[in-house]
Amino acid sequence: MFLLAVSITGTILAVEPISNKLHPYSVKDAGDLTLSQTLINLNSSYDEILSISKDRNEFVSVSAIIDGQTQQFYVDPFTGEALGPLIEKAPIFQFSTNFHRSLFLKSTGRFLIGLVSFLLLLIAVSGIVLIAKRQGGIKHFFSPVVRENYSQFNHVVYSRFTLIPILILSLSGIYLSLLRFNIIPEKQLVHQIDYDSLSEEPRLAYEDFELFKNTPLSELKEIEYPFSEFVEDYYLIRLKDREVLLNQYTGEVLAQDKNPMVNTISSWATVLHTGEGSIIWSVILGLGSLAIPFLMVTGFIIYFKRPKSSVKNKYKNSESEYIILVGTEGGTTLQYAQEFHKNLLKAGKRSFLGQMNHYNSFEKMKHLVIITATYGQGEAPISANNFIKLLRSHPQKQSFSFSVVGFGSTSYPKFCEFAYQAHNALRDLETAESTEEVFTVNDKSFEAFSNWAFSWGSKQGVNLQLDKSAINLPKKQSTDFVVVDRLTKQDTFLLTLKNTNGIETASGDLLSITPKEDGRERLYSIGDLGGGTLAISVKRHPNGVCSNWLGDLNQGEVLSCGVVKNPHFRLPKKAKETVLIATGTGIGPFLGMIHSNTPKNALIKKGNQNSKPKQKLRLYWGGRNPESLELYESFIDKAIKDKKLDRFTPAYSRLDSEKVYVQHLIKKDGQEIAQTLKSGGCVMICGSIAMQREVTKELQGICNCYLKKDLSHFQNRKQIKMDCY
Ligand SMILES: Cc1cc2nc3c(=O)[nH]c(=O)nc-3n(C[C@H](O)[C@H](O)[C@H](O)COP(=O)(O)O)c2cc1C
Repeated sequence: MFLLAVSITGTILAVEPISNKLHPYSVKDAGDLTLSQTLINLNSSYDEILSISKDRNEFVSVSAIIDGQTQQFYVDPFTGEALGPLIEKAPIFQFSTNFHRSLFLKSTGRFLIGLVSFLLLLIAVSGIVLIAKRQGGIKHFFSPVVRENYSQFNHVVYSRFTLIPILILSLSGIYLSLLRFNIIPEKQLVHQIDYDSLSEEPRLAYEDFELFKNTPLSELKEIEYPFSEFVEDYYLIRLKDREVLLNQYTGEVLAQDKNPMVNTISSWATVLHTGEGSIIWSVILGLGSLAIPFLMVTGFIIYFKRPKSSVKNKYKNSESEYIILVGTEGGTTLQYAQEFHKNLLKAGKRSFLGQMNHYNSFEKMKHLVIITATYGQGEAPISANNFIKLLRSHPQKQSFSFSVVGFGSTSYPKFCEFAYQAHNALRDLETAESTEEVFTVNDKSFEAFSNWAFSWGSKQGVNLQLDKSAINLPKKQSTDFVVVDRLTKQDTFLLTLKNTNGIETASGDLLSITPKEDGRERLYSIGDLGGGTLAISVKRHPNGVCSNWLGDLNQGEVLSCGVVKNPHFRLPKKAKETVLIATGTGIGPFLGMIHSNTPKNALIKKGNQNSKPKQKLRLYWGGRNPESLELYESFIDKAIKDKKLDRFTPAYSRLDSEKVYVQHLIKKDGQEIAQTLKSGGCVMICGSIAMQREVTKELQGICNCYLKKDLSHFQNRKQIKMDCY
């Protein structure tokens, strides 16, 4: 509440220095005038000047007695012309200043404000650390943020730019609070003058005083004129770095002292905190203050939407046969693990669920199941960052088998990397025996995980049917689609659907289909063919519930499904060229992307100004043999004829004795692909995860060899996009 109040008043107060600075009292090049010239100009315009001041806006003002009255006003130091009265604080700024400093609670309020500044400092520092961690290191602090949802995305994006000003605001705020409570005491300069040796001789005109002659106006803060004509009264000159006292008749330096360090720091703290004198800094501070309420709201949303993470165990870890350890940061992986654990218990197994960081000696453990997400650039999530060390320091007495499930997203360069690390570390243990390869789950796919749980359970002799409703997954837009066409070749078919409710789709989005028969969701990549028509490419599996159901649909039948937005896998709008790499049905979204790659001239003819301009598209596609291509052949031929696709290169794995895979083609065309990346073009990959791994290996080699950069450099710039399964 206090932070909110302080940030709102802070935003209002950021306007004050801007509005002050916009007054027309600044005089060009005035800083270059010497003090002598300034005094001559002003003394000739006013009879009795008491002082001359220059503020942080570089406005010069004079305090003078005019017609028997003391008046203060801004002047032009070249001509002495009065420019206007001193700026008065507007009531809104006065109110905000008082509230901002003490909440109208006097000392208690001042203390609370100091405390809030300190808490804000902790929030800012921990925020910077968390972002650096989330982005995979301080080096990647400003790399693009992957969009998970509105609050998470915007919280990270806005805080990256505003945390530095917030940090400065909080530090300077703490400093100013300490000053107000005199914990840091500001020092007053006390000058010693030898009054006995004061003399009026040799007299010198003030404009010939060395200090006045050699000091530019830019260095001045204030000159106080001598109070009377007695020689004991002197000029007091406050400069940016020191104070000087001058004999008013001879110009002799009576005393001088440097400003104490603490006063200089205080002056800097005030400027940094208020923005006084700088429009740019005031705008930055204003945006920093304005960001605080926004970050508070999005922070709370993230916090409250966070899946619950408490774990209740029926059996102790020392008496459990099955140990399930979870590596999670956002909590979703834990929900999947909880559902898995619940089903094992239901099946009568002694199962224990805990965090990977709680790895220990488990006396009765026969089987260890690791279910872990990956964060940063392929690093461990918070609840698993000590796991690998713990593995070595807590050897198990008995031998055990283990399985590792990785949760991750193929939109990250190092897909499920930490799961592989955990798997390898376990494999190195003498007592541990791997029962299967790492199983990966892309984008929290319930379907993938429940399939794994089912087959894992079968091997253990238990029937595990996970319940999707137990997991809190983001809602999907649902709509009806009519089957327009179904083209089948061998075991693969292309299903064309027409959207009935005008729901928006884009090539690369996912169609979520849940057959009634088993209630499990499947996701298919959409190729958007325009006009509400889309295509999905599906392979029939001999016993596949969904693929066979879809493969038997007839023209005109209605299919109810959801659309999952997948914005990270869209054809880039600005790239001049893109390389598309797919295997098998992974070609689905590319069919839509190629379709939308309308040549520029055709657009102008149609008068359609909004469509994307043409870009150079090259497609690499891997299949078993030329027959596998038949399904897409006419589409590809037409796309090449219409100049929507520049080149098509197939790789057949079962044609000759020599097996050719897409990664071989990528390696062969390495130089050309490097050129595409160098010129800002993009590479998109869709298909199996095994293919993704091989292709990214080749791309890594290409980036190292031709571009002398790491693949992650291009991934961070969204020049490599992947959607594999
Ligand atoms: C900042 C951030 C970094 C991520 N880095 C990776 C990564 O390098 N590799 C990967 O496969 N998934 C990565 N992911 C995806 C997560 O592993 C995935 O969303 C997982 O399901 C999150 O599980 P949790 O909610 O249990 O933490 C990242 C997610 C975020 C938010």
